[in-house]
Amino acid sequence: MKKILFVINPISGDIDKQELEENIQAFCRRHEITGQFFKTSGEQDEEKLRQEIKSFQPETVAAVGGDGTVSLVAKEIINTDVALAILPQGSGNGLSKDLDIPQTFDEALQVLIENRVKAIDTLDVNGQVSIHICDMGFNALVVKRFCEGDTRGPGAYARIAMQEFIGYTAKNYTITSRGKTLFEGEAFMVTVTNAKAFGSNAAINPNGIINDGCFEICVMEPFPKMSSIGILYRLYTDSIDESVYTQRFSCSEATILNQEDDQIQIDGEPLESEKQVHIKVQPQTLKVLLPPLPDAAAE
Ligand SMILES: Nc1ncnc2c1ncn2[C@@H]1O[C@H](COP(=O)(O)OP(=O)(O)OP(=O)(O)O)[C@@H](O)[C@H]1O
Repeated sequence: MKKILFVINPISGDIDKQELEENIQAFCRRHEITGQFFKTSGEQDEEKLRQEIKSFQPETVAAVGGDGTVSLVAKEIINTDVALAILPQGSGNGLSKDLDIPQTFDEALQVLIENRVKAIDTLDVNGQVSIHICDMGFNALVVKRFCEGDTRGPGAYARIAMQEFIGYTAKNYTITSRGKTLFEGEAFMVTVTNAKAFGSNAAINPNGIINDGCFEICVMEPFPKMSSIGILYRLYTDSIDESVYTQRFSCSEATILNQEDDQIQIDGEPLESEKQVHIKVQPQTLKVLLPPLPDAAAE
């Protein structure tokens, strides 16, 4: 029998998971899956999950939560044959959207029995794993405030973003890659990703390919407040590259120098500020379970 470990974050997305657990148990019985639950506590989950995977030896670990839960799981199974599955239950669910994983619970469960596996690139950011988006500047500050607060969900995130936007001042960055300076100056935010969009669907890197051995650095330069509507429009219509305020660099390795008081976040988790951030792509290091290709049904 196939063994799947379900890693459930009880608080993600402000969603009660009790009923989901019952649905998962019924699904496992129907499909002859040996399912086991691991509930996150927010304290030392990495170590506890490592032990759980070691003793249970699952073929798949399913993250039932948001991007933070997906990231927690990914860190433990990167560079192994264990596959990651995502049952999106967070505020944003960024990686799952990028991978076209269904956002409804029942449809996402079906992916567990489709057996379509793809190896995706991950990023090493100062020794930490990033599987979706790492950024510095404005969004990282919003993520920090969001994590400090006690309200979750997309509404809370949007409210904090509006509050912080009013008084936000751009920071200085120097970006180099392979001995060449790519950018030097002020930026509103600097995003490092090989995915396409944030969990909010704002497409910061609309042409990103998740397994091409490269990542993109998207620099959003300071812009007049009155241009913010236009930038938002571009972010939600896959046309951010047409904005005069953005620049994009494709790299396999890069270093970003920033200000000491700047914020940095990786996959929705704020980190201690670091003045020098070194990023390196780790090609095809994470196996993920995906839904069938759209034309597979027609074959
Ligand atoms: N039982 C728990 N109690 C409190 N916090 C928890 C618990 N389990 C996990 N956490 C915290 O939840 C955060 C991760 O949440 P996650 O990213 O999965 O959901 P989200 O923030 O609602 O969604 P998204 O990342 O998609 O916006 C981590 O900071 C982790 O420490």
